[in-house]
Amino acid sequence: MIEAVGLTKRYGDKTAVYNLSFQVRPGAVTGFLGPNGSGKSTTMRMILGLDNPTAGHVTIGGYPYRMLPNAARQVGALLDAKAVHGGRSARNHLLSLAQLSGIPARRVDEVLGVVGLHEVARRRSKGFSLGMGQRLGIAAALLGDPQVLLFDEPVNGLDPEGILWVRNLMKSLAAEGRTVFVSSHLMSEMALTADHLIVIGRGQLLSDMSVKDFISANSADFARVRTPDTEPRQREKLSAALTAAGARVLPEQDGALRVTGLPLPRVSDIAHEAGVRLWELSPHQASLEEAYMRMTQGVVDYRSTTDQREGFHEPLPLGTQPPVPVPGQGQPGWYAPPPPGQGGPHPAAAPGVPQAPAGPYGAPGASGAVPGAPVAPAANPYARPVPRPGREAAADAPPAVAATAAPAATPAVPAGPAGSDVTKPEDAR
Ligand SMILES: Nc1ncnc2c1ncn2[C@@H]1O[C@H](COP(=O)(O)OP(=O)(O)OP(=O)(O)O)[C@@H](O)[C@H]1O
Repeated sequence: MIEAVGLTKRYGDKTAVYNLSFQVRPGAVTGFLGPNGSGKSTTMRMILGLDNPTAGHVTIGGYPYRMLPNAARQVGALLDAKAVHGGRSARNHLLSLAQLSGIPARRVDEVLGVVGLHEVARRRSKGFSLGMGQRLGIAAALLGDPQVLLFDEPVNGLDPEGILWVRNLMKSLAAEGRTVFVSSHLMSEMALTADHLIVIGRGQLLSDMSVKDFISANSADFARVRTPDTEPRQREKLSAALTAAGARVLPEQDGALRVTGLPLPRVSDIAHEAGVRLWELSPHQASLEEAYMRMTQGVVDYRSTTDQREGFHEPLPLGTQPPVPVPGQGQPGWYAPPPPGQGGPHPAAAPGVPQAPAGPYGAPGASGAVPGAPVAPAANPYARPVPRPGREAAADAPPAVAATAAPAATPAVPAGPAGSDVTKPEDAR
């Protein structure tokens, strides 16, 4: 078990983590969520003894990481997949970690197989793709067959098969009774992988509960109702009737209505009484993503603004309102650049190319494409008919992972390789 008590970290006048207390229990996958810059990596570094807390403490199995007997056999971590010596082959990288920790060399080949890198084991890791690097980092974390595993964004850069593999791996590690602590920004993935969530915002604890409880505590169920697209008046009529009955009605992007405050049968009755035909009436349960957005909306530090394409628009005539974007139709009034190989005028002006409806400034309404217009399928130069056996092996392998080989050795293989800068606090790099 990982236990943090009053954990605080300041970098100068920046408080990265403040008074954080939580427990990460064995036998479950615990997701660690929070917006960019909320302190997840800092917390993980403190758990692994790579950063010293300014106040508070954190222990693994009752010990601070640096006091753990046999740390490499007890804790494995992936913090930064790029923290490898690029000139070394994947196998040599893992071998050096294994030697430092007294782990037998045959375990290296085993984990290379588990993560699906055995075919490229002798290639220098500096030529690895992002996903291959992640796999190598996961192999390093598994090397000591540890009871406690920390993964910072493990699916970053992985293809869908790799993501599925990581999901199954996390679950099987937890099912074996291990403590699995994993950070991710992919909410849909976390919803499928994690049992429990710890959510932080601006370095402070926002939530510590099961995924199920988190969703129901941070979301409101609603009904989606859609009237015939061809009859906008019906939509207005229904909206008015529902509002009069006490519902809260909001427009959805696709033209449907989002109705809260009334049960589904009541929505149906009101539509019937108002003489409005329905094309859809469906219950909607909030997703983890929606619940997460709702909980963290007040603690997001980095929020994007709309790209106005300043300087690319024709000037708006005096007194004219800017056009409202229509979902799926691009930015109104925006002159999209021609596709590669087609210089000159806008492609929509080319003979034979169907015209999009004119925008308010005489420009095409969308970026040259007419919604619904068929697009000629292009030949895929990367299509490969035969699946790579290595990948398949990786996908099949996970459940066996940590149950195998228990080398009788010592020290740990935490974040990165010897000499890598990941073993230093960030402010010392
Ligand atoms: N070594 C450092 N020196 C100064 N500030 C730091 C240092 N390390 C982290 N910070 C700051 O602490 C805050 C938390 O950073 P951290 O990397 O822990 O966030 P995070 O939740 O992991 O973010 P992300 O999701 O983007 O990876 C940020 O404001 C960051 O700039």
